Amino acid sequence: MNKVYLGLGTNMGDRLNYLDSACELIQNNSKIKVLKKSKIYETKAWGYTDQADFLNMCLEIETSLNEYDLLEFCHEVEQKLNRERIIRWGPRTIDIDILFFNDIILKDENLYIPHPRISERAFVLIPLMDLNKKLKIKNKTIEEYLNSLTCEEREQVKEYVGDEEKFV
Ligand SMILES: Nc1ncnc2c1ncn2[C@@H]1O[C@H](COP(=O)(O)OP(=O)(O)OP(=O)(O)O)[C@@H](O)[C@H]1O
Ligand SMILES: Nc1nc2c(c(=O)[nH]1)N=C(CO)CN2
Repeated sequence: MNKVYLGLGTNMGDRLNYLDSACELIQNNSKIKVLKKSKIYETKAWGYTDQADFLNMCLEIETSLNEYDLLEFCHEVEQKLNRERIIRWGPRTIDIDILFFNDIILKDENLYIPHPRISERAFVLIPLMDLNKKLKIKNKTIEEYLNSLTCEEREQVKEYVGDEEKFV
């Protein structure tokens, strides 16, 4: 069995419903077992900033799928949830990234593992910390990467508690 961490993000329509639907589709795959879910965070858009706030979360899963079949399955879920690829880093109903896959390092044209932008993204590092603080990229823990981000970057990620917001 492969131990995998997935990152989920959404900033269009009924965001909570898109996260729930994505989790349900992932859980319903007989080759995947969801071991843990992070909390949900409301996050300021990163990269392309002129767009609505996101909801982000991460999942720890176990799967018999290999990394390429898992990527294909993630794309199927995105398609089912009406994901369109228009602007790079632009608005989306759902985005599913493979963050870690066991401890493999893969630099393929279509698949980069660990996901190449984890260390810069508080919206990924903070939910990953809910799941496993010991995860490492190039000998540095995700906690160390998070500590090297600015306060401003970390403050752009708040625990989502419905209509109210709570600082993490
Ligand atoms: N670890 C990975 N997880 C998911 N997709 C990946 C990964 N590595 C490479 N890709 C490739 O990236 C392509 C573009 O993905 P996508 O449109 O979701 O990018 P994005 O979410 O806009 O940007 P980012 O990759 O910075 O999160 C996918 O078709 C996939 O082949
Ligand atoms: N806050 C936040 N910003 C983003 C996100 C995301 O999921 N959350 N996804 C992006 C493309 O992968 C680009 N920017």
